[in-house]
Amino acid sequence: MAEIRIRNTNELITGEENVRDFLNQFEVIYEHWDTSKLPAHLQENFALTDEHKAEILAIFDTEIKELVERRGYRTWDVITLSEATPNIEELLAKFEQIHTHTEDEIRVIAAGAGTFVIKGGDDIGYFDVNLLPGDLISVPENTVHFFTLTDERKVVAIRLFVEENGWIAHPYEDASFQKA
Ligand SMILES: CSCCC(=O)C(=O)O
Ligand SMILES: [Fe+2]
Ligand code: NI
Repeated sequence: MAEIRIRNTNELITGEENVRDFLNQFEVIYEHWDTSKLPAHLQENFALTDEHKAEILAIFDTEIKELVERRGYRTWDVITLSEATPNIEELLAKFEQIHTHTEDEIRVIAAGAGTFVIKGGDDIGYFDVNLLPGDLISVPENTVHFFTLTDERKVVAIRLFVEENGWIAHPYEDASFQKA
């Protein structure tokens, strides 16, 4: 289950209901998918072929279609980041830049772990949303955020987009932000 760490106060938020209530204030949805549906060869595999990515999307077809119906997503993909990813440093450098998207997007952790750092109001500041397998969050349009890996440096994530052309980030300059 996901956990939240508020950077300014170091407050930790745990427990499904607390996490959901906290995130819902920012119109971030928090849901959970059953990753035990994935066969063993996809649960701890961070060097996925295109066939494996298609297999993951097929396994979660019902969940994806439900989000499409409910929230209007139009494209989706699977991304994996690990030491086996040839351009991991380049990709991670892009994801770790503070940015926004002009559409609502969904991220689901299929394997490994990842952290979305989201900017709340001026009072709350940035908070870390630490995600484990099955955790789903939305990143609402124009929400300031970035993504980073945990010390394990391994993730498989499903992403859903409203726009046809997938991941487009708009850099956000935040002079007051200090990397932890
Ligand atoms: C785990 S998804 C990679 C990061 C990303 O898509 C984002 O920051 O928008
Ligand atoms: Fe993003
Ligand atoms: Ni396979």
